[in-house]
Amino acid sequence: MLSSGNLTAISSGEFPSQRLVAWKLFFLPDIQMLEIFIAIFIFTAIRSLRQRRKQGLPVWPVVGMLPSLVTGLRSNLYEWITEVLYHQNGTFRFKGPWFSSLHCVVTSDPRNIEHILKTEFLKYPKGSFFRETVHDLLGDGIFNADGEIWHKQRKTTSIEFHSAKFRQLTVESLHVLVHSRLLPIFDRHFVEHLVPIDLQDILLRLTFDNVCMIAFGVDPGCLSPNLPAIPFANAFEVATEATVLRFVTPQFIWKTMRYFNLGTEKSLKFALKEVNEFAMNVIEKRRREKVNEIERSDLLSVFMGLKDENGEPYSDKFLKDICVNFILAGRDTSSVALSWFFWLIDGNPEVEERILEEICRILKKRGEAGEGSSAGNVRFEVEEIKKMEYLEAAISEALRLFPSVPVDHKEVIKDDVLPDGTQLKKGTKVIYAIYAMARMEAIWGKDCYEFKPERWLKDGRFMTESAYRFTPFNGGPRLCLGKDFAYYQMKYISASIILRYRVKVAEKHLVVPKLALTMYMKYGLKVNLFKRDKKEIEKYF
Ligand code: HEM
Repeated sequence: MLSSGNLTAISSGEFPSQRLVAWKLFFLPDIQMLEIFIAIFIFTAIRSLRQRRKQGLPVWPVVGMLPSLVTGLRSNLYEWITEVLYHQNGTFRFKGPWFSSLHCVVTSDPRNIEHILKTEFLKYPKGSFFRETVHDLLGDGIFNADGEIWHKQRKTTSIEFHSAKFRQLTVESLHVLVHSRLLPIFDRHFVEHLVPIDLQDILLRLTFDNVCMIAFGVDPGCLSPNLPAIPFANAFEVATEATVLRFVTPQFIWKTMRYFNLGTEKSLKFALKEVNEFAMNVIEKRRREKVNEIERSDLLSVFMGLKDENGEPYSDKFLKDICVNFILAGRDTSSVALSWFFWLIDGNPEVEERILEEICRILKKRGEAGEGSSAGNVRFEVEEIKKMEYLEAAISEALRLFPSVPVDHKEVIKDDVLPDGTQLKKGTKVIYAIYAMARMEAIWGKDCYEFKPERWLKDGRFMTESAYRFTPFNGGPRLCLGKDFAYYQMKYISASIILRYRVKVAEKHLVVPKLALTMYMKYGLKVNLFKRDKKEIEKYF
């Protein structure tokens, strides 16, 4: 034992042999500890890196695969997922920190996706993790509901969306939005030689006005000539971004941040106030109209006429959730899809030429009525839009490469085995990586990274694909309810633009995806518009 007396003697140099003993007693344990620590560190590092070969990513003690995820988040998360899936033959198990709820299985295998979305649909609801994560934004709306609440919303919406009245509303609203708003704004931009225009912003305005018109019977007028500031739109983007961050943050962290009103949770709270206010105004306006006996037949009015399981009319909170979900469904999906489409078209002028040629060939058939050669007056008919099959192929190809919903989520409620042999314990979260699917040679062949509308055509006719290989619209009982409308809308808007303008992405404009629920371009899409020369069109007549 060392007493304080010994220590004094050693430090004063009186007992050299004892000095050696003391040195050993004091420093050797430290050195041994250091050696042991280094040995453990090397062992863990080697073990973690070895697991990389087996599991796709190194698994570190305590934090699991989190360090790799952070690297992915810093660059392009979707590319990062693609890379890992590619090396793991389409499925990998992500191990989050032991104290978190980030563990999940990620897959891009079409067999697994069919199993989850269709064959074993009832075993794979959205689940409690998803519901809790997005509940502040989406409440009990259709995107976030399971079971009876989902089923009732789906049935009501499906009946409404398949009605003749709805179809008429979609056709009429698009005529107005494109010809009285979009094209005049483009013309003004062209005539006045303004700075490049943000096409993504314009398209978001258009689809927002459009979904409000068809779903709630209101026209917010976001796509007006002066392009007014839209507090709702900013708030909606902040809200979806902050919500998506929750998916990659350990639950107890974001919940603590929410409780103390900190960081992104604070922004989310502010943003939700704005978003909810907008939806509540729409509902209140509709209630006032009802009092004044103004009859409406849009989706919101249909829901307002229904009763809940207690026989009571739906609460304002639930109607608000329905509105917010439809805004997300209708605004953010087709607009971002079209933005990626125009970006791809700019890099592939031969595709643009073929689209233009197809539009002109269809217009030529107008015969005597032929306003065909004067692009300025052309308003497409429903049948003409249907005939644009090459355009449909090009839009599908853009959606394949840049799906508006790049990843989606399910939770298994009973132990299960996926068709590729992956074992799932009850409660496991399953992510299906739609963006990554487009980049799998096993699904789309060696040219999977190329933008090739031709892959959708057989003998010049558009061929649909299985929803489990081409999953941007989901599949099975939860297939997107707006798919037909979205195609009509995207074809109508893009054909109307391409017939009149060449859309060129502004020089040096950086195009990268943003981390949000839908795949926005992070810096928008700055473009210059060039009005087509009459000769460019006449050569096809
Ligand atoms: C390019 C355009 C679109 C794409 C890529 C798209 C994609 C999707 C996807 C991936 C889902 C499944 C979401 C999930 O369950 O997590 C979905 C569902 C849905 N979509 Fe779309 N969508 C588009 C346009 C629209 C439009 C314009 C509307 C309506 C105006 C719409 C209405 C819906 C509805 C109501 C659902 C919920 C279906 C359900 O859960 O039963 N979508 N869509």
